[in-house]
Amino acid sequence: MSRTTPAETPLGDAFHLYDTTLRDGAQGEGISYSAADKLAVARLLDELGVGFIEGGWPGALPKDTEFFARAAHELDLRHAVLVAFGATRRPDTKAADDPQVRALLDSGAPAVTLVAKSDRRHIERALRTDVDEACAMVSDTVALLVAEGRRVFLDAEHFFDGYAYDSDTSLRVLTAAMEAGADVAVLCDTNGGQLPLGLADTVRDVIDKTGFRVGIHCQDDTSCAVANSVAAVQAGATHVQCTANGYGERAGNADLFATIGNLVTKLDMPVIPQERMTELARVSHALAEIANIAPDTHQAYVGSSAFAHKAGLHASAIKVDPLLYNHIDPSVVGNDQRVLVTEMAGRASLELKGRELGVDLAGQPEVLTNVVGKVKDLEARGWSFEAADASLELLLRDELSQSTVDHTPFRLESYRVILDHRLDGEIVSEATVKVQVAEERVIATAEGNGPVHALDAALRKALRPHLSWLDSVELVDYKVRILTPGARHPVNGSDSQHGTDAVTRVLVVSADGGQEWTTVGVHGNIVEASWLALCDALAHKAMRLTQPVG
Ligand SMILES: CC(=O)SCCNC(=O)CCNC(=O)[C@H](O)C(C)(C)COP(=O)(O)OP(=O)(O)OC[C@H]1O[C@@H](n2cnc3c(N)ncnc32)[C@H](O)[C@@H]1OP(=O)(O)O
Ligand SMILES: CC(=O)C(=O)O
Repeated sequence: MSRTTPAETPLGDAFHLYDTTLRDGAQGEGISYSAADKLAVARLLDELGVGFIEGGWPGALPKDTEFFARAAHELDLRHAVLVAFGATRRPDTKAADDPQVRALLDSGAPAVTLVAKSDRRHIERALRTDVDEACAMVSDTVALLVAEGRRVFLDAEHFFDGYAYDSDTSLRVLTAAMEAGADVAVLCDTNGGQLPLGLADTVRDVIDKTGFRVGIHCQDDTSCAVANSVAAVQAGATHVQCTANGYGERAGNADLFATIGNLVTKLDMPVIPQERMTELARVSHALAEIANIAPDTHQAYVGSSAFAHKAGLHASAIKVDPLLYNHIDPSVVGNDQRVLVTEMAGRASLELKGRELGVDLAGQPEVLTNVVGKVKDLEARGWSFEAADASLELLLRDELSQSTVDHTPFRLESYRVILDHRLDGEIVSEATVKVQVAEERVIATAEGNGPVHALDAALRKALRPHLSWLDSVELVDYKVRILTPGARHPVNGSDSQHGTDAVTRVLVVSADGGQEWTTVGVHGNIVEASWLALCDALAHKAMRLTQPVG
């Protein structure tokens, strides 16, 4: 049996950072880990320095049984202790005879978390037994596991609701566990209905009355799971259960990354090794990838928008000192500050964006004023530069005249797109472009599975003999947004009130192996909007060849 205390974590056994991504996180809608996924998640959490990793419920879920069997050979945990989760024996049975209790022992996990009802209403109505038997179920099971050398934690389900209804019963359940040898009485806000101040009062009350080591497990139904967990720690809890990115049943659980961020940077509690803090953002994204859930860009501490500043007033202060508008230095948690240039930008925003792009705009007040004005005007007409840094950079460099005479490596004479709906039902698009490139007039025609595809193919055909780099540029994403009626029409300035009049915004993401860049095009016609975004994409590549990032 391996060790039961975390190794190489700064607070040792005095404070437990306990992760339940693989059990409660897996209860989140849309998440289904394979045993191999679970091993990968456990490795990442261990590298981060988490103290305990709850791997699942062996005996209840075959994948979890397989995970523990494979973990014995394939997991070499450096920091963490592996924990098996399960219920106590059923009413009126013997713990030693309960197959699910046996499965917990057979899992080989050195620690076990037992879930037990601690609300009298649940004991009587869901378990259909009385409080004496509920306590016996807890104490028998804990005693058996402890006798078999396991470290035991008790997850007291519905503790806060139960304590408010009948505190004696809830305390009797905790006492049954702790007197039988459990290590931590984990108070669970199972329905997630608590708010921080009331929850902290209860935690304090339980510690005062019992002297037990207390832990906390919070669901996020009031959107307070992290706040509740932190409040519990401030009230004396020394074991906190979380899940990666807050995955979990219903609205989820306390997010591990925000909880670590708060404990380390606000309460000065080194719950993971100091040097692992800069891994928070990376590990959060890697765990999202394994869960097959898009990362939440607005997630505190680790989201890509967590330190993204859009408002001009923010940028003007950040220019003086980034900490004036950031609650911490983003690099502490492995994140980055970003400045977004949009209609809300001021000159300071653009100056900071210039720094990101390697352009020093400090002595260029006129350029700043002009480009900010253009961005505001274009955004009022449906453009959006927030995600289209490449188009913004072209606008900026045009104003600076730092580029070649024209970024666009060709000049358009005309293009034409035909959509052919044939009798057999097949739809084929054909595009012809006429361009001037390298002093030559070129006409090219190509087919595609849609008008934009055909146009892109025809343009590439025309340019390929003249632009050696062209084939390295791929279109990796194409997003279309029909702007809601009411947006001003970009061409005639009128309000577009009808679907067919709507303004179309196209974002194109291009890549050339080493880099990705996003460009934008806006027009009443979707093909023209796409054309504008495609032209910017090639112009940006051509510009980069002469103006590498500073
Ligand atoms: C608060 C939480 O999130 S705890 C984690 C919950 N996680 C899960 O439920 C996921 C895994 N669960 C499962 O695979 C299944 O529910 C199993 C294998 C555990 C049980 O399946 P079944 O035997 O078919 O029972 P079912 O799910 O219908 O009902 C649960 C039973 O456990 C009993 N039970 C509930 N909580 C406890 C507890 N803390 N201790 C002991 N028994 C309990 C219920 O009273 C019910 O008993 P009954 O069958 O006599 O009515
Ligand atoms: C144990 C648990 O997951 C809960 O009470 O919510």
